[in-house]
Amino acid sequence: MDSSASTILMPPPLELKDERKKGSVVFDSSKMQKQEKLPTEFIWPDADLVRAQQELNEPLIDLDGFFKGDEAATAHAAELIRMACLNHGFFQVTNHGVDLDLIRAAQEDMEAFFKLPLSRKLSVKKKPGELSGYSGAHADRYSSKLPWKETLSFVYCYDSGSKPMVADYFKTALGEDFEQIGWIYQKYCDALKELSLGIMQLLAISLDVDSSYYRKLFEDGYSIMRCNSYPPCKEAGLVMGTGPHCDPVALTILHQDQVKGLEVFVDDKWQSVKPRPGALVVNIGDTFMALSNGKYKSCIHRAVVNMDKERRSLTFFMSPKDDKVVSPPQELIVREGPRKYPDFKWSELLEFTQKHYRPNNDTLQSFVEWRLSSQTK
Ligand SMILES: C=C1C[C@]23C[C@H]1CC[C@H]2[C@]1(C)CCC[C@@](C)(C(=O)O)[C@H]1[C@@H]3C(=O)O
Ligand SMILES: O=C(O)CCC(=O)C(=O)O
Ligand SMILES: [Fe+2]
Repeated sequence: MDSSASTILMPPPLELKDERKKGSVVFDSSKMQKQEKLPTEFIWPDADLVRAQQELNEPLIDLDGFFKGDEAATAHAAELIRMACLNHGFFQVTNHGVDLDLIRAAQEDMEAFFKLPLSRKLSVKKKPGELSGYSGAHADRYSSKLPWKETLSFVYCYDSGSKPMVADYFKTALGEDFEQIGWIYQKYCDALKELSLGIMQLLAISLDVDSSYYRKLFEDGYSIMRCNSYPPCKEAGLVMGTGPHCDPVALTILHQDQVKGLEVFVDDKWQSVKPRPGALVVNIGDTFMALSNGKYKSCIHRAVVNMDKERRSLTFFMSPKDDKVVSPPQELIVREGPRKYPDFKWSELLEFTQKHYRPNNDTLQSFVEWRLSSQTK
């Protein structure tokens, strides 16, 4: 895996060396598919374009017994999670407590937004430094290797109590005609909060540490919720929906439609994650890798696009509150040896990914080195 090709330490805000300028491309999904010539900004290096040849053998974990307090079922679920996280950090869950009709509505309701005219989508364009809003191929952030996707992101705070911040975002940003859809995503985030906190308990049990340690760390955390739309592309073999990366967050809970596209880099080859109706895909990210003192792996993954079919996914990116110190439980350090990563705040890593560094497969290590070099200046 040629990581150098995808490691871009964002230059300080000097004149860009690259003749292409950020923001010179407008990703109009309704027109892009009909375009004769693929803009070069969307073409990825050959090293990133190797196709997947097999399916990932991640566990499908039934959470019914865990949620009912069954000790044997909980231990079994934790063991499956442990095996997956020692290897690639991906697993799928069923009987996850998220209503299947709600998942279906959240998946289908993306259509109402992504089919809007570009001008309407740009009316909620994500501003630099903000987490909420619309992005077309991140064309205002990057000048090459642009992802072939549109995204709508919004924030969900775990301790927002009765304040329906997601419903409020949709109504305020998109107006009355999106009020009902806003409530679907509000309820979806409410449900995924409970699931994500339950998974934090299972992760603690799987690491044989205090079962409440991680749950407590995230009880006042937040999620970046993101709707992803990957239009079909005639040159699907030259573009990337989402390029190779590890998620910088602690945990990602993803729902994908039945169009394959999510792939994980395991045993030196790309392996596709099988879409399973009603199941949710879970993967740990860089922040949890640090919280496990490097015992569990945050794994490189990507999303490829399809020549004929549009692909949509919902990604719920779980993070601790900005000022929370990311530090593994002491009992893990005592048992498993020296610290692999220094303490850091999630806000520091987030800012690194938003202002200085394009997330890839080496984000956490690059962040640690960058922070060290900034401290020694
Ligand atoms: C903290 C985050 C940054 C990204 C969204 C969340 C978790 C995943 C990150 C991302 C998807 C990794 C691939 C690159 C990225 C730029 C993207 O394709 O969207 C990343 C997100 C982002 O920086 O907006
Ligand atoms: O859309 C997908 O299947 C994966 C997207 C992803 O990995 C991400 O947004 O971090
Ligand atoms: Fe990801």
